[in-house]
Amino acid sequence: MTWVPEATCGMARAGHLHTRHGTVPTPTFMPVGTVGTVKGMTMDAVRSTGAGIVLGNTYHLMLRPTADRVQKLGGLHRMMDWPGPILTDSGGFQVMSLGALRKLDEDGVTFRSHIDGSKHRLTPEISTDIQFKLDATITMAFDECPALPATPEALRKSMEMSMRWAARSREAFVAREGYGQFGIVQGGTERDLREYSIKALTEIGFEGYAIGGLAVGEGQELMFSTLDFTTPMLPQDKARYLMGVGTPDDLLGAVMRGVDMFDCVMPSRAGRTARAYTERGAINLRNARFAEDTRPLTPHDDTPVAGRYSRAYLHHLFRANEMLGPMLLTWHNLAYYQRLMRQIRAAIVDGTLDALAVKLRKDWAKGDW
Ligand SMILES: Nc1nc2cc3nc(NCCc4ccc(C(=O)O)cc4)[nH]c3cc2c(=O)[nH]1
Repeated sequence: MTWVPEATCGMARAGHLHTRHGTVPTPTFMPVGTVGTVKGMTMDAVRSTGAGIVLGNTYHLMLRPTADRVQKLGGLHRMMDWPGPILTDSGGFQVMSLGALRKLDEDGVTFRSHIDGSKHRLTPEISTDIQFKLDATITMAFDECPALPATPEALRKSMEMSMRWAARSREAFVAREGYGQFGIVQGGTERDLREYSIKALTEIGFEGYAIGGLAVGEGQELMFSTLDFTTPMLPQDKARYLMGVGTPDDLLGAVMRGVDMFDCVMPSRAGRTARAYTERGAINLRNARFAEDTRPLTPHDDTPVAGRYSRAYLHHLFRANEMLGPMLLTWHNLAYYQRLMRQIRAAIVDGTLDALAVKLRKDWAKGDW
């Protein structure tokens, strides 16, 4: 797959990802479809929000239904009825954050399933092969994402191992027209380590580059300051993907620092916990003040949700623990994230991103209507 630039505005870029499963405008936000489903959404609903590419997880899918079964079912695209591009994370991060009792060695990681305690192994080769069986459009290199805070020495050791794993992941990757593999830059918040990592990855050569090791509790300021010196060192002609990010304000700030792709569970996780994202910040629909609030979630919403259902109805659904509550609010939140990315992209193309940033931040700070 290739990324083709279209316009720039400061450090921000607008372009297109051209893949075997279709073309996606960037900057782009990828809804998280961890186990082959964007929780609570049909893929028609996901498509209706304007999403172009979704994320799947090697860790979860290898445990259930297993990569062999997904392959037997025709691959992720057919199994989940999503003809568009799918990016799959490589499993390392999920093992660190989910897998119980893991043992890390130079060759890979052994862990027990958080589902049934069964023992499993992931190595650069096994992860890359699983992603092949899933028929991932974009395959992620197998890496280690160290928890922060960590000493520079610990970050160096972890990053250097991840670079050795990146070379093995590239070796195991089956190149096909319209498919791609992304290397993952590590090095915590250390400039010299990030520089070393980028040099190692660009010498191996990938179709795109992810910035890993962030959104692990370092906070927005440290994340942005790390991006400030990291994105300028990345190849200009390849897509940049910031993993696990983030809030609407994170997305805006990271796009303005040269990031093209994002994924985060926030909008869907929030949708399941009654938290609605709007142009005026986030609101919690369980709050009693919404019990008789007949207004839509947001006057700007063009989804089937805000145009049809009142805040009072959504409040009722969450209080009654009805399935439709999380379904409608996930739909709304994902549509809000997609609308935000379309607004940001349009502003990059017409050179008005700075003005849009001022307006967005002012409105977010205003609070609910
Ligand atoms: N392979 C790989 N994958 C990653 C995924 C990540 N995801 C994050 N952050 C997710 C943060 C996150 C976690 C949970 C919630 C919520 O529950 O709402 C929101 C955000 N940082 C990440 C870093 C890496 C990385 O270096 N390598």
